[in-house]
Amino acid sequence: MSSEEGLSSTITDWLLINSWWLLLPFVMLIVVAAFIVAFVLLLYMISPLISPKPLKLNGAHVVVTGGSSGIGKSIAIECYRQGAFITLVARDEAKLLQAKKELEKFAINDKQVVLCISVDVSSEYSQVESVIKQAQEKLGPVDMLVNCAGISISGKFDEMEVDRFKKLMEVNYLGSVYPTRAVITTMKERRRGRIMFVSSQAGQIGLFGYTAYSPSKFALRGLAESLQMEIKPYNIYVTVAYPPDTDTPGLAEENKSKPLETKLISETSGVCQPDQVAKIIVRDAVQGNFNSSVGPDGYMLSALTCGMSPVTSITEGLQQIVTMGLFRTIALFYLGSFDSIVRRCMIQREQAKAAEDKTE
Ligand SMILES: NC(=O)C1=CN([C@@H]2O[C@H](COP(=O)(O)OP(=O)(O)OC[C@H]3O[C@@H](n4cnc5c(N)ncnc54)[C@H](OP(=O)(O)O)[C@@H]3O)[C@@H](O)[C@H]2O)C=CC1
Ligand SMILES: CCCCCCCCCCCCCCCC(=O)[C@@H](N)CO
Repeated sequence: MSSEEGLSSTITDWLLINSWWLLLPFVMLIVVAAFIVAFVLLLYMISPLISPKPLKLNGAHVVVTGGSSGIGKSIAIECYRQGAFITLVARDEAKLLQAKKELEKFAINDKQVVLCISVDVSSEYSQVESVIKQAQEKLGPVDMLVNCAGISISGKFDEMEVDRFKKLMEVNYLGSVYPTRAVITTMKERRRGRIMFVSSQAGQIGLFGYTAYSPSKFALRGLAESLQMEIKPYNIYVTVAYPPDTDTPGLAEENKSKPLETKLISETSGVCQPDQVAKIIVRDAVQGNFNSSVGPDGYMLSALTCGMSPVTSITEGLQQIVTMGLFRTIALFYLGSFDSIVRRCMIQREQAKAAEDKTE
């Protein structure tokens, strides 16, 4: 070993033994910085998970479009039972009055009022605006708006009348935009409110027969997500509900012309009762949950399709993180079974047609 080498190794040894003291402030700085960054990141992650304060329905003014029948009527009844003042909005006046009578049986005090207003929510914005004005003059500012007016038409893409695509977007999508637009300014001023959109499981998954219906329900999700980001600082919360097939006059009407494939695929999720669906939807809207789903299939679909939608509770966020991969695996089996339903129906139809041609 030369004397030079000996010197340099002595310096290294000395550094190794003694100079970590010099590094200590830097190490501490890095540790503190890491803690601060982790804390800020945690705050960012937690902040969208903080649940809003529940809305008190007792004495609140709830406007329900499509409130004269089916799910809308059940939602109105559920709110009325909890002490709300209700405005029912739909086109047919006789049906509205009938629904009002049904609601009034559930009054919990003698101050409660049910107001009926007839309007087509999809035709003219100015009409919808004046209806909401009328309702606010009589029952005060709207605390909760339930956009439930909607129609369903199913059929194969190439067999559907072309104007049906426009009709469904008008009623299901614009028919939710207009009432929302009409209530939002007052809600922002009051820094209080709930907006609900009634989409459908067919607004989370596109299915055979729903080429016109599904897009009108998917559209509501895009509207809801964008709107929620705008109005959250005003303490207004948006809920999107995704019910499965529900036993209503609307479903009975739809079933008259529903393709067999659509029926078989929809049966996967079963048929719910409107009261049961309404209870869940109202609970979620009151709590300010962005997502509202019904049944185990509904739960899986919502976790699976959560995308970049807002989260309103820590448990919901954690469940999504943990279940996503598992549910996707299950979903692949569902998709396989839907494909096989479609193939089977096609073969059966072709066989029936061939038999028919033979007999002719
Ligand atoms: N039933 C089901 O299986 C499911 C339904 N949904 C959705 O739930 C909502 C309600 O469905 P459901 O209860 O079955 O339907 P119903 O047909 O039983 O009721 C629909 C309601 O909407 C009103 N309405 C329809 N069109 C208009 C319009 N242009 N302007 C104002 N009001 C209108 C109807 O009154 P009027 O005709 O007098 O105007 C009625 O009050 C719909 O949006 C539907 O897509 C979602 C998932 C499943
Ligand atoms: C892990 C993944 C689970 C996947 C489950 C998939 C289940 C699909 C069933 C879709 C049913 C669609 C009902 C539409 C109801 C409707 O809107 C009309 N009836 C309106 O009248």
